[in-house]
Amino acid sequence: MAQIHLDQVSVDFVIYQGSGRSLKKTLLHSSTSGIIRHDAQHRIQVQALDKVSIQLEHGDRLGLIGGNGAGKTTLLRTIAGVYEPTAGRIRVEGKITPLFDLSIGFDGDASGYDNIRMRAAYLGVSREEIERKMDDIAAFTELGGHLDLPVRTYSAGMMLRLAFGAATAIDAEILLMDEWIAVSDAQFLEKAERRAAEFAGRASILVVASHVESVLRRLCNKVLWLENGHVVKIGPVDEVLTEYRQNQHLDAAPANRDLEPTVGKLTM
Ligand SMILES: Nc1ncnc2c1ncn2[C@@H]1O[C@H](COP(=O)(O)OP(=O)(O)OP(=O)(O)O)[C@@H](O)[C@H]1O
Repeated sequence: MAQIHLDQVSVDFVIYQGSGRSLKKTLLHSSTSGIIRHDAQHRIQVQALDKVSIQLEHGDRLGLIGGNGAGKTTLLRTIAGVYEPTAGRIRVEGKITPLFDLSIGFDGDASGYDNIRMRAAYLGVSREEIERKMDDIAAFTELGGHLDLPVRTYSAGMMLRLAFGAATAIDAEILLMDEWIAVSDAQFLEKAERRAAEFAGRASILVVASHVESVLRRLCNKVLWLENGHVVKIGPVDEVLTEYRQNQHLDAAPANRDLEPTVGKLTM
């Protein structure tokens, strides 16, 4: 059974830039982002997560909310193993599919088809299984003949279609999704949103960061509110969102935001 246990997890970033003083000034003006202090060597240190404890089991669908710089992405990346906790303990059981930083690991010289195969192999999917799913992935991406071309020739939107189609074709045990961003046309966004919801529904555990209330209500059964890297509240969706709204943090989620899918942040 998939499980995620975080016990008093903190993550600090040390800033090595020479222009530390002005950077510190900039950061200090932010109301919600991580706590800034100096370490023993007088370097600037940002505490992105501050003693975060979470226990997630099969069936948990956790939404992450909090202002800009509150620590949502850092928490997702820590669960994914991208960042090591500076303090505390983390235990994750189950295969993780991160639906963010989607294009990391793509080989620019390989074709779209070959990149799908490589992504599948990385996620432990057999060659036969991915070949069976290839038509479905190709149809979803709508990239046609471009799938035979090196991905370095793709636009950002094309890369997103490829990455998203490949990632969601393979069932996830633990699915991690970051902010919903619009980098493609409306028709694709609608399709991607449906696919993301189906994909999330099949996962054992979902953790999704979003500023959009309708997304959190549709996908989650509990919400964790972070500010300055620490947990303000965790609990049922309605309860936490109502309190969060009273603090006027949440997007009003107008009708047209309902179509914004989690499609990851492209980092090519
Ligand atoms: N690689 C890094 N180096 C230094 N500081 C970082 C790094 N990544 C994040 N931080 C800092 O950690 C804090 C939390 O950032 P994080 O990206 O996790 O916030 P977030 O809640 O995802 O924000 P947003 O909603 O704006 O995406 C911020 O103060 C940010 O400046």
